[in-house]
Amino acid sequence: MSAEIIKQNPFQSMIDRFNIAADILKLDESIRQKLQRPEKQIVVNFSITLDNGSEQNFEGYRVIHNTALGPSKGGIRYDNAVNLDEVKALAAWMTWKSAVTGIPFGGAKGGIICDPKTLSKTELERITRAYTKALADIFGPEKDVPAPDMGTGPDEMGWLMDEFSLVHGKTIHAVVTGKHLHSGGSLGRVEATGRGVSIITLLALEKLKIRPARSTAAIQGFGNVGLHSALFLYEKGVKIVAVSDVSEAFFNPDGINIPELILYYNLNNKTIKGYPNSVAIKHEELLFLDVDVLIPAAKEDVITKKNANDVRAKIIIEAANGPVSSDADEILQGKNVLVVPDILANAGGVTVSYFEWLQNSLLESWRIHQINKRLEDILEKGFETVFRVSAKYDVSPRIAAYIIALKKVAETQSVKEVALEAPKFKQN
Ligand SMILES: NC(=O)C1=CN([C@@H]2O[C@H](COP(=O)(O)OP(=O)(O)OC[C@H]3O[C@@H](n4cnc5c(N)ncnc54)[C@H](O)[C@@H]3O)[C@@H](O)[C@H]2O)C=CC1
Ligand SMILES: O=C(O)CCC(=O)C(=O)O
Repeated sequence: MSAEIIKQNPFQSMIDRFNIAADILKLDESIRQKLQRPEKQIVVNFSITLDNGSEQNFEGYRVIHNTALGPSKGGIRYDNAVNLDEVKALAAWMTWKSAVTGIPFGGAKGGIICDPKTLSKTELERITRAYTKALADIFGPEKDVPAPDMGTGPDEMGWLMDEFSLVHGKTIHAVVTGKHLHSGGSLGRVEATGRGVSIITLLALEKLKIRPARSTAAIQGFGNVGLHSALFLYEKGVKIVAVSDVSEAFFNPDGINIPELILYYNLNNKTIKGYPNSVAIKHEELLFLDVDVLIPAAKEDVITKKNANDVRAKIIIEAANGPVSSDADEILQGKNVLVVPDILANAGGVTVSYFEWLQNSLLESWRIHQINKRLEDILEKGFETVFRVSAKYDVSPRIAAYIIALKKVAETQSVKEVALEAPKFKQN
């Protein structure tokens, strides 16, 4: 059974929320225009030799949305559906995400149109190295720092670091995060996004006075983010009754044994297809289950105005970027669903990426309990701030998160612009 996702334009979803927050903040038109548009959009074309000896051309993107708060930061996606509008939206969300959590980075995102599942490891390495070479003037520890996203992981980040270092003639670890430990990666980065999602989920459950051990959850997507979210929530006693990946969705009202499922997934070429102890359901059914928490952890626009009315969960934790489109916001609000927005819910990844970048820059190596404690502190503070602002302005947590982020970025951007416009020396 395949899972078809009807795509809206994710960039439009970003703009819709941006405008609501900008109206509340009474943001000046020129700063609005500046913050809506990316600072830079780069399209690269390159070819590599495939394992069968033929040449194939690939198109890749890097969009730098904003650098007011620091070097731009954001993952690289390998997927056949990657397109410039999607990368623009993802880059902007990175700006808002870092601003909400107080991470001193701007926002960027990259992508290559390809299907990583049909490419060999050596082909993926050649693609990553060619893309890095094409963007060697853009990336840099103080300029633009990539990381993993859908379809990429520590292998790709290691190749990127190595290629960038070759181009520049010295080892530069801090150019990218999400690397393997032996390439200068950080403890805790692989599982950081899922750990963050679990921290935020527990805070949301507490807000609704639901005990974790009495709660149920359904998780869409069983990749890096979905798998780790499932594992950490399972460990806290949450009953995970449904999971899906691109190949299959299934349901078990008694709760799925997540460690056993992970074992199955690892032995079955990283898919959950065919897992025995459950009942297969249609992909979309997972979104409409009567659970306490729904965690979309796959892609954008899975909940739109077409299906939002069918959602029965009390809480949606946006583990993916942009899983709820803007046209579904009002419907979910009307149904009293608590939606914790992506720019807070999945910020665990960029937070530990920031720790990795710091460790690389300071030539330090932090312990895991230090990393997890700092991550928890940052996310708890982010959560409290978002809910405080939500109450203050009587807006949804999403709009509150945008208000916090826009205010911070707009103020910094304005200060920088005033400095640029200031008369320099009077010429005699
Ligand atoms: N990797 C990271 O650190 C971060 C990722 N994210 C976001 O989380 C989401 C997932 O990313 P990753 O887990 O890294 O990607 P991944 O490539 O590791 O996993 C994606 C998962 O989604 C599944 N999937 C794809 N289409 C599906 C569909 N139609 N129905 C059900 N499952 C489907 C895939 O089979 C796979 O299990 C993306 O939106 C990404 O931007 C956000 C923050 C950080
Ligand atoms: O770890 C990072 O720097 C960014 C991760 C990412 O792409 C995201 O949060 O969407």
